[in-house]
Amino acid sequence: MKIVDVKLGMLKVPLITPFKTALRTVECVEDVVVILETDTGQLGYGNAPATAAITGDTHGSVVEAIRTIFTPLLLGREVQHLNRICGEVQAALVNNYSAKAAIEIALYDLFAQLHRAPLYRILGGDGNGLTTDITISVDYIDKMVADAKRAVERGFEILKLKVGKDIGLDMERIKAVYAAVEGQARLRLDANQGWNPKQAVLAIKNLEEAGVVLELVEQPVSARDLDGMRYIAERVQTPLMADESIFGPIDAFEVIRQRAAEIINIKLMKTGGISNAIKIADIASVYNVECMMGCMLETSIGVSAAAHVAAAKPCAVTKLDLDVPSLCQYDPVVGGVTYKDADIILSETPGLGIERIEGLRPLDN
Ligand SMILES: C[C@H](N)C(=O)N[C@@H](CCC(=O)O)C(=O)O
Ligand SMILES: [Mg+2]
Repeated sequence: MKIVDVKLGMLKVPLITPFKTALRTVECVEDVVVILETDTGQLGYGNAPATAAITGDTHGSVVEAIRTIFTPLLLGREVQHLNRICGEVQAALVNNYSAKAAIEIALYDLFAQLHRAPLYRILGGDGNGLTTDITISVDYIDKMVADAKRAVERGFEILKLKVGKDIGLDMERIKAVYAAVEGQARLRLDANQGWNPKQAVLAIKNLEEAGVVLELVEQPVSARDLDGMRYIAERVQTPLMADESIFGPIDAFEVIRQRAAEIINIKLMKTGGISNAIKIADIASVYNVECMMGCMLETSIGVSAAAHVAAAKPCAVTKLDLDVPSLCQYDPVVGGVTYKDADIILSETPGLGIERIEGLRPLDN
């Protein structure tokens, strides 16, 4: 099975309610979509969102990297040489993790199709019991409480509250949502780097003393401030999770070595795709560290890929934040993962199981 064409398109999906974090506000999901075509007529799908505030990647940088660097590297290559090609993709340029992720997702999709099995089985997974949380955007207290209650009504038992805008107000937000859903849902916090270390210690201790039970606090301080992360981790009971602090395997190793967090959030758009995501999960397993499989605000192409990888690493990946399809008004990706409330059901069709994409706007090559 040889790659004979690389096609690009844009896919935009409106959200049910704006997605608001300490870093950005967005009204819709918009991805660059890559389609790898083979001489056997098979298609491999990959995607890349523009999460410039986190990865530095824009739609323009993704398209340019794929057109000028990856397309010449891929044309004529045999899909069975997956690991060699992924190694070359990672080495071909620095950074540009979302573009690399798009290419790797499409390559793994094709590789699993070549072997006529769903991706998670090719990676050694069993696909049992995938359950995601859902994100509650940072907002007015009443709106967050209403969104949290609606999420519980929809069947979600884990809520990830976005905070990090104003720590005083954040405390009120967290306490109000906790009171509204206590006994019905567990809470995770994600400050998206919005606090400083001393503030974070005071805030988390205050919540602990007030009896607000939190499953974890994600990326309370600046991505580069591993000293700050460790300062917090040493002073609070609630587990910390590193998100923006960890892109690749070396970052994961460093966070573990410095004891800067107890949990790692793996996202394909930070790792540059599936090969490094697997390495991080394996490093975490070696050190007995738990991982979450997360995602950016991206279409269900990447979310499907992340779900397949999570299913393949059940001992390392114990938590999922793969909620974007539940945040969107509809899913234009036919096939791939399906959702039943918080439960994720993987497709048994070979590869990612994507049949077609509706509303894809082709980009001229
Ligand atoms: C979408 C997911 N629940 C999430 O919150 N992901 C990121 C932010 C993604 C983005 O800004 O696109 C996170 O910080 O965990
Ligand atoms: Mg996060």
